[in-house]
Amino acid sequence: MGRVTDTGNSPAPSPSGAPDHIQHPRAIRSFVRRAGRTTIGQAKAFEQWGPRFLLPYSATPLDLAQAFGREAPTILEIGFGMGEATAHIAGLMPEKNFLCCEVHEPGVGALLKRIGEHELANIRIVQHDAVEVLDHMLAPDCLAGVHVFFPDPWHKLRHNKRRLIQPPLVAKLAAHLQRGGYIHCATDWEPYAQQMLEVLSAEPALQNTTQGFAARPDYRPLTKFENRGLKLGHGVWDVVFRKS
Ligand SMILES: C[S@@+](CC[C@H](N)C(=O)[O-])C[C@H]1O[C@@H](n2cnc3c(N)ncnc32)[C@H](O)[C@@H]1O
Repeated sequence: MGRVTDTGNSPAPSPSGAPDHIQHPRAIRSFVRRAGRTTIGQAKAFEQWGPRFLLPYSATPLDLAQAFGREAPTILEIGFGMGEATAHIAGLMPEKNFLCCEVHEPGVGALLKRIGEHELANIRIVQHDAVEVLDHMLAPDCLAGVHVFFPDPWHKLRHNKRRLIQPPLVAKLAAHLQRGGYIHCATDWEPYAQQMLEVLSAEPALQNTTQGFAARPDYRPLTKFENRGLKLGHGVWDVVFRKS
């Protein structure tokens, strides 16, 4: 195993004798906090819509019915970026709740702005690491679906370990899904698409809804970014697995 810290300081040993940094290595994160300017429009959206649609991260279980003001099937979205697909899908499916996690502040502002513009009542945003949200805020069997669209591909081999779709996270997602619930991932990076297929196929609680890759489900819009890639001849791969 590689070094966990670079500080050169030796942490005090824990009662078991092992240094704490060995027992509790810093979790590998799937994101880096990108710099990015929040626009005036996004800042206004934070002010206007934040109090109603942002849920604070807290290491305590979230009451979904209370958070959304109703009981409805809940879809978790991990890493919504600027929220283009999120707002589109939430508009198509007013009968579902969308719990959406993103760490990038301008993205959160952009989705709040879309919520205001399209009067979307069925989205709640947690501006925090989705892995911690899963671990601490969500109960087992509480989700009807999970969307992970174009997660950071972490192209370089030495960064592959930062990818979201890996066995431990997929096991966690499966445990949070209700029976009949689904995981839908999409990527434009073929090696990651193969990894998604392999990792999801290896999770015993999940079954592929089709042979191999899925056709893009109608609800997932072609975003500007994806359209541009397709025009350049790049591929896009969807995978949809279900918990039986
Ligand atoms: C490449 S972008 C794709 C955004 C969007 N889904 C789309 O299709 O355009 C990936 C996003 O995932 C976010 N992200 C990565 N890991 C995350 C995590 N653990 N929790 C929440 N957001 C995360 C990043 O901040 C980034 O905005």
